[in-house]
Amino acid sequence: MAGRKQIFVGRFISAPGPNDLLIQEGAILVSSTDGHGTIEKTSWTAQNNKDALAEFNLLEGDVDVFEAPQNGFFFPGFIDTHIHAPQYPNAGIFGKSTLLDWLTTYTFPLEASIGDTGPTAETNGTPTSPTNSDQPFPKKRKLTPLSRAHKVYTKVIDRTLRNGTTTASYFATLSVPATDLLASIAHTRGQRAYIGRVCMDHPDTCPDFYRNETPEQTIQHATESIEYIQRLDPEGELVAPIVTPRFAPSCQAETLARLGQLASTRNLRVQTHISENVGEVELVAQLFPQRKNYTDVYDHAGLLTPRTILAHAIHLSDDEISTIAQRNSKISHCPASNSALGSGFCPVRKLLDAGLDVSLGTDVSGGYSVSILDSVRQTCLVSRQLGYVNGGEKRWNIGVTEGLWLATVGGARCVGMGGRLGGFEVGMLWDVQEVVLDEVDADGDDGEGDDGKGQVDIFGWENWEERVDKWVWNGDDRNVRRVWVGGRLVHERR
Ligand SMILES: Nc1nc2[nH]cnc2c(=O)[nH]1
Ligand SMILES: [Zn+2]
Repeated sequence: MAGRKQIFVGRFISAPGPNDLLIQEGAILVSSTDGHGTIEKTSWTAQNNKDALAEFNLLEGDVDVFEAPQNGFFFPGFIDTHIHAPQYPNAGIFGKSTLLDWLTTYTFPLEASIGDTGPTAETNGTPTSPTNSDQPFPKKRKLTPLSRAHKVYTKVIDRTLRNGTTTASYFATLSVPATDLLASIAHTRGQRAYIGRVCMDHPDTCPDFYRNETPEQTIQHATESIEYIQRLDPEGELVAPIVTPRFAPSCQAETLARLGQLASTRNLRVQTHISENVGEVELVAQLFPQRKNYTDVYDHAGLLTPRTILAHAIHLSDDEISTIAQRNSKISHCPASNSALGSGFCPVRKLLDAGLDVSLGTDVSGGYSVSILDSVRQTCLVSRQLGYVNGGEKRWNIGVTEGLWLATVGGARCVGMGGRLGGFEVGMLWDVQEVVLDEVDADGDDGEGDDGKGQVDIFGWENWEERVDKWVWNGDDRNVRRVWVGGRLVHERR
């Protein structure tokens, strides 16, 4: 609530370092005097509401008090550094495809149906997948492309929030009005969001029904959307635009260069894909023969900056990793998508050892799940497969704490919010989820005979490190009781 102070009392768990799971008990005072809901004070001695009021020198009527239950804790909100909002209806629909055929078969038709681009703007009937190609998007009443965007974007924001995602970096579609709508919905719902109007105009690689005609048109549409989003949130604290060339193969060289200039002159974030699939890497070599490698295509266009998020980064050479490290560009690791589309294993340990900032993305709908908690567990699993294929070396392993660190502190660094998101230090924004784990009672039932509480069963003898492990491996949105962004309550589980 803007202006009114809030006190949070209970257990606070965070992962400030890759091997550091910090478990604190006490109280936190959040002030919204700057309109942003930041942590003003912490007390690690307060044991209840009364102590907290006394510690912070406040009277009961002056503040709102939120208490986490004994079997719960506050945890920094998750940061999804790579998600495609318009692809959400296809989550789980990918058959046996791999990246390039998945794009043409499943993804471009769906994206073109969301917004005013492509033939569906008039006909309003693009199928979502080949299995239902004779049957338009199931619907009770005819939806216009923009009302379809409204339906999909409202749902994806609701789903991500209820899964504890307080910040998301979204790819939208080519459609400017639909992209603007995504920004407006995020702003209204109160999710921190970077919104990218997707740029693609290469006539040899993009379908006619879903591309811009010229670099001029691409830049004009990108600029219109950037300006709309900046009018919506002039400070760019909650919602901000992000320059989004889809990936090198979908853009003409001139377009990439002009998008690099646009990002530089307006000091904007950039997001794109890199080196996700072996066929894609070969395609880039064919399309850009004058460039050394995939990374060099972006570097030459001025798109590798400290504000750039590169998704996937699976098949990079050592030389490319070193260029990305020099440019201080960031990585979004999307393990669920990489496994679903058979793209490969991202060598996260190698990227971290090279000094890169790494974060997690769901990459919906290459990834089948909107949950970053799911990305944490997939990160752990994929790291073990990498250890196996590298002779059983344990150094590849990412554990639960490191996964949670990537999902919070890593995400914050990758979206340029390092030190402001991802923890419970004074000055940080209150972007937080309250997690509750159900305790099994003496009869082996859950507390109140309610089976809607998720599938993490706490027997009472586990320590808090073990409870966090159990949450990561079996938790879901049923364990997320409340979510705040910038001190504003944006989700409450009923
Ligand atoms: N995973 C994924 N990779 C891409 N490369 C280009 N576009 C996409 C996309 O939409 N998803
Ligand atoms: Zn993607």
